[in-house]
Amino acid sequence: MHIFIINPTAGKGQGQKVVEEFLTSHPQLKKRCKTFHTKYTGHATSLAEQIAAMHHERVKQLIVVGGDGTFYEVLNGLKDYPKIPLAFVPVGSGNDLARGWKTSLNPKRHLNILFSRIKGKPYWFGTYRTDLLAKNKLKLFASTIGFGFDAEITERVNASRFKRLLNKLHLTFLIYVIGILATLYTFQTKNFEAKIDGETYQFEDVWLITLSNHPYFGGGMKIAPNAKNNQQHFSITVVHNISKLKLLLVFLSIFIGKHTNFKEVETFTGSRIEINSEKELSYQADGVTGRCYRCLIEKENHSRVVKRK
Ligand SMILES: Nc1ncnc2c1ncn2[C@@H]1O[C@H](COP(=O)(O)OP(=O)(O)OP(=O)(O)O)[C@@H](O)[C@H]1O
Repeated sequence: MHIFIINPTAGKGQGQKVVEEFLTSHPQLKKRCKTFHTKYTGHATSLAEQIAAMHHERVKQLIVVGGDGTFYEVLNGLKDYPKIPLAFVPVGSGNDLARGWKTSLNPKRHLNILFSRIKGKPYWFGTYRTDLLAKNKLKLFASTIGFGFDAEITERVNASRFKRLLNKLHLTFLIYVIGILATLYTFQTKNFEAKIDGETYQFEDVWLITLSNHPYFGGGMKIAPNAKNNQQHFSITVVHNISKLKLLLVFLSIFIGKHTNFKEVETFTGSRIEINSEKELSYQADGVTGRCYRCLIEKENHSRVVKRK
């Protein structure tokens, strides 16, 4: 059985139509496919949990039709079901995961590929637990987890009343530009400690620290240009001790992956990273935001099968 979980509100709201048209033009597949639609934030997690509990042995692929946030929700519903093959049809506004997986950003074309020639490949997801408290459950992420500036931009963009309107007008980039400029004005840097594979670093005046499973974040910015998904490590980017004006230059150069030439940008690799801060930090995991003082980030201890090139 092929399962679709569709977020009808992601991006320009085209997910449902894309799947309906695909199944209408492939009537032979209809009997083997089941579609589910999300109705509210967090619904994709409970849907995925229920589907996996009832049908995990029969699921050939679980296809997420939405944005990175929907994929994150589904992934977290499948925590206990690592054997279910995952696929992603990008209809969101950022679509960084699709870029990282080298998936076609054309949803119709990608659907055809998913049902014909594409095979499953192993992918190593990340895990994180905030404040290291038992009540804060371990969560999974597919693309990046970031602390600081990027997380505050994401909070602002997600809260914006104009996000859907600008998506529909093909002006998604504008909401990010507004988000960057507004956050640049209000942001306060923080000091924190990062333990990377047992080695302790003290970072001062930090704008952001981002851990990546693939190069992209923020809707196509190459934050970790050399990142390759593997079992051994995340690619880590730290931006600190930099003036606001220069930070703007760094941000522009992220689009072409040249920011790592700035001396204020440090890069590391590591598989077990602990972040500690005296002040509360904003974080974003695949665009889903939260606040914490501490966070432990590790690779999941097994790979999962994802259908990508
Ligand atoms: N029926 C619904 N109504 C309102 N919100 C929903 C509904 N279903 C899901 N959501 C929420 O929509 C939010 C946005 O989804 P998602 O992140 O997939 O799309 P996006 O923001 O357009 O894309 P991207 O993350 O790639 O930029 C998620 O937080 C999700 O929980």
